[in-house]
Amino acid sequence: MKRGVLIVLSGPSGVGKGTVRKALFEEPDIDFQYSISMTTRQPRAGEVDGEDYFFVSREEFETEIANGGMLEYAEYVGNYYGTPKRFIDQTLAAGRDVLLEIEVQGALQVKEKMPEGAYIFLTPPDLQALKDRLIGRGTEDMTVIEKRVMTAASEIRMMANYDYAVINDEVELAVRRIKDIINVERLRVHRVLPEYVEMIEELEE
Ligand SMILES: Nc1ncnc2c1ncn2[C@@H]1O[C@H](COP(=O)(O)OP(=O)(O)OP(=O)(O)O)[C@@H](O)[C@H]1O
Ligand SMILES: Nc1nc2c(ncn2[C@@H]2O[C@H](COP(=O)(O)O)[C@@H](O)[C@H]2O)c(=O)[nH]1
Repeated sequence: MKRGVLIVLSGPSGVGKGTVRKALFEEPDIDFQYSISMTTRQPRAGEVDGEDYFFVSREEFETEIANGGMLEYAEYVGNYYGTPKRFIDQTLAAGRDVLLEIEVQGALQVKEKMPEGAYIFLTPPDLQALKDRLIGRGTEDMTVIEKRVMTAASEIRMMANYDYAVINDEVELAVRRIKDIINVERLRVHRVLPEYVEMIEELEE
């Protein structure tokens, strides 16, 4: 069976990854899965365990790491974040596409292991927009916002490791660009060819 496409949406904190991802999944024709991450961060108001994240203790997270349960993980501004491996393996093996929304260190770990994925870096119109968006979101205090913006500078340098750069000037436009990328990725010869090879092998038997 044809494997699903792994889509990694990444970029600095505050660029709008979560906003764009949620808007993407509200589109009527979306036929891929979202990978729910695990984190040791405290839930924000309105966040639901098992929907926004799997919220766990540091001890539980470290046990998952030790058991080889994480595809990738990173410590980001004082908390662990990671992608449970089993869901990704099962979804791709079932031929379904899956989207990860993760920070840069984790995205680069996944790229090492699964270079065949589609790696999308979401960029801000400018750096001031990042800070303004984080302040506007109102979920972190200024100390954390400053740390996230400082981290963003080194993250943006890592853009060269990605396949696509999508500017998030307007959410609707960013969504359209990402849908275009996913549609193109599905047509890549290396994804389509194995199906034909299988058909040829069956014909030749
Ligand atoms: N295109 C945009 N124009 C203006 N504001 C935006 C845009 N996209 C997102 N925002 C706003 O920016 C803030 C940060 O967005 P969001 O939480 O989606 O970022 P993020 O990249 O997921 O951040 P983090 O990595 O910290 O989780 C939110 O308040 C959101 O409403
Ligand atoms: N490496 C990973 N990064 C992740 C994962 N899930 C989310 N994230 C990223 O962490 C930061 C902070 O998130 P926040 O919810 O506290 O604002 C942000 O860039 C997320 O995209 C993951 O599984 N692995």
